Amino acid sequence: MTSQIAHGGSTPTSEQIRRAPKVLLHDHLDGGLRPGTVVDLARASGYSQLPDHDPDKLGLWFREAADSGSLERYLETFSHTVGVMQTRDALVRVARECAEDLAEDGVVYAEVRYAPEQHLEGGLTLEEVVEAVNEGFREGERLARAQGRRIRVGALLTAMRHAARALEIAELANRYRDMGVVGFDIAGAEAGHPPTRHLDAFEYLKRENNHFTIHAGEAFGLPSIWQALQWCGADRLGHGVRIIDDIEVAEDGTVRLGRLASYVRDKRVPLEMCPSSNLQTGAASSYAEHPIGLLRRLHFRVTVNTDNRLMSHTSMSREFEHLVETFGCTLDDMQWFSVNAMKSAFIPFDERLAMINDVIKPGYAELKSEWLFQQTASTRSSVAADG
Ligand SMILES: O=c1[nH]cnc2c1ncn2[C@@H]1O[C@H](CO)[C@@H](O)[C@H]1O
Ligand SMILES: [Zn+2]
Repeated sequence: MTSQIAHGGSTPTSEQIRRAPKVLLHDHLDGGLRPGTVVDLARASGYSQLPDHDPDKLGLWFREAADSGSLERYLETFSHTVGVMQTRDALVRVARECAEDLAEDGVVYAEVRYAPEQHLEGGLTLEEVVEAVNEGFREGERLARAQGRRIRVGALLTAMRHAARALEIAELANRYRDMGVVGFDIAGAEAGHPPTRHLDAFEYLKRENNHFTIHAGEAFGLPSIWQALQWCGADRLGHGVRIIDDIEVAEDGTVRLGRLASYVRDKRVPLEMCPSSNLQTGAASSYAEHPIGLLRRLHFRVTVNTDNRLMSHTSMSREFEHLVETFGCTLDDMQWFSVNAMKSAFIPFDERLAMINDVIKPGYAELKSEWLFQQTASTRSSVAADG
């Protein structure tokens, strides 16, 4: 009877999920455009390759085309978003709207990534790309604040794993450190493009005491995770979902972790899990079977992420709604995921701690306390009715 009254251990409502302070570590700028913005930007820039010019139909097209069962085909859809993100104005707008949309969804801290090398076709330099995106994020933060929402957005600079610019992009990330950029990433098709090809970039970042994450264990198995951690020294794993291949669950429920899975759990390596995206690329076959349920139970450092809000038709709130429906996730669980993510962010420790203590915990405490007053109100009205 009290299941709809959300205290820490019971089911949050959709509205509470949206209001809960959420932390997002893995979101691609070029995977989160509003469909209407893609249409506007295509028109303004003369981009003629769009499969549809109606925003609703285009949104559906992205979702269906990405729902392909393969990472390679999923990634093909990015040619259209990247195609319309080639000018300063386009980048500022996309970044501004990204910050606004995340704030509207209750995200209080986000690290949003993109590959500067993919935005040079209109003549911008790498530096101009980074500055345009930073400007958009700052504008979006300001607009959100004017509407009573607080969000902080940091950028991660991605290098494409099939290309050969990783060191250059790592240097760029280092140059813009403390100026809007909080770390580095590599992305793109995984099979045939091992992260060890970019060792020079990772070694450079380590020497600079900088932070990086690597897309690993999404479309490719354990060797990719092992290389990302033990050869490249990644601070976090983008996806990392195939770590499940190193975990054995016996019929009687006994769990055995292999050496790599033990290492990941023991070292508290953050896993940037993106369940909806994994269903589309074939990395998992259903939400219920997604390893996030087991990994959470085994206390891996799991975080919940969107990956590509446009292609996967998702948001942080939608991901949590799935987790609530599928695994019975509670407000306490949401807080656990959010604190995990905040602990794993690339901003300085004191700032992470302040976000946890001054924003995240009070936000959940407020949501969890609501049921007390609802109960008082309903008890009062039932007393009045009885009396
Ligand atoms: O799930 C993913 N796995 C690997 N690469 C991805 C994924 N999502 C997006 N990108 C790639 O990252 C680039 C920069 O943002 C995108 O253009 C896309 O090619
Ligand atoms: Zn990704």
